[in-house]
Amino acid sequence: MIEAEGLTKIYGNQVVAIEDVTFRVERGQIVGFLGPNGAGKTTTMRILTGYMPPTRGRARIAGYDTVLQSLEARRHIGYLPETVPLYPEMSVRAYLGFMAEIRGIPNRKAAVERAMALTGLEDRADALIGKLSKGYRQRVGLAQAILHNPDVLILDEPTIGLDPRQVREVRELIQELGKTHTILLSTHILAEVQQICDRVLIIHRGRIRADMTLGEALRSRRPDRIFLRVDGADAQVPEALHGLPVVHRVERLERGVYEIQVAPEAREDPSPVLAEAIVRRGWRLLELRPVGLTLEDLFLQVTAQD
Ligand SMILES: Nc1ncnc2c1ncn2[C@@H]1O[C@H](COP(=O)(O)OP(=O)(O)OP(=O)(O)O)[C@@H](O)[C@H]1O
Repeated sequence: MIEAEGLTKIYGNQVVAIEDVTFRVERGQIVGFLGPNGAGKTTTMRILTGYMPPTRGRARIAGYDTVLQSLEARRHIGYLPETVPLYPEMSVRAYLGFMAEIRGIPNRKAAVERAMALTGLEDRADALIGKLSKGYRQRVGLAQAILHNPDVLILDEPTIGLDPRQVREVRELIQELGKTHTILLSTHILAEVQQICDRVLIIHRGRIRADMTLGEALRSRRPDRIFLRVDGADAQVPEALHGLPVVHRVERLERGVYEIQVAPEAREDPSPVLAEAIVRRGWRLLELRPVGLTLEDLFLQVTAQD
């Protein structure tokens, strides 16, 4: 479990990188940590991994304070930084063995074999890291993060720079690891959060602005847009719908396809009114569905506020 309580970090007496950051990641959850550049993600992750202390507040990993019980806390956390220092001239197995050695991990050989098995690296065990694809190198990064069998993982932009197939493989691997680990994952890719996370945390200008399950995030507001497909007099459709009180704006996306922006003051569900207006004119209604609130909408809304 990850607990952050009132974390504040002030660099050099003046740059307030994060302020009063409080959140929890429960055991077995995968949480997406989102924020624009410079929002404070790396600072928060560095405090959680015990790399530096907060100016105020405290963090606990599996119940251990990251400052007062840093050794215990570190034992429970695995970290995949944005760029993992890998040694291209070493084989995967030799590199992981070396990392296990410098971290003083007991039963080194077994720990290396276990980490390779969990990250699907067994068939590349003897390959030189410098000869691996980026996707496989990212697996090596994940393998070094889980060498000491931590229950918490902090992953910084784990799929950056990978091709679509590798992205899918690494995401599947993270999902698999998520079955047995608590994971905090920073990313700029909203689809990634939507695909693999249970919760989302959005940080903006050093403060947490949203902390909710994905379901809550996407259901948090009534959809204000409706997608329509109509077989009728194409040019007349926008005009006909625009006159309805529930409609604020009609955008024609292509022939017979429209997006309706619902009037903000509309209280009733606009769907029946729209359907009736179309059918009454003798047109055929082929599709009518609310355009769901996307994570991108939420992100833009939250990070637009000061
Ligand atoms: N060592 C430092 N000294 C002074 N200011 C710093 C230091 N590290 C970060 N900052 C500032 O703190 C703020 C938060 O930075 P941080 O790197 O935590 O953001 P981030 O969300 O990780 O951004 P990115 O997505 O670009 O990596 C920024 O304004 C940054 O300029």
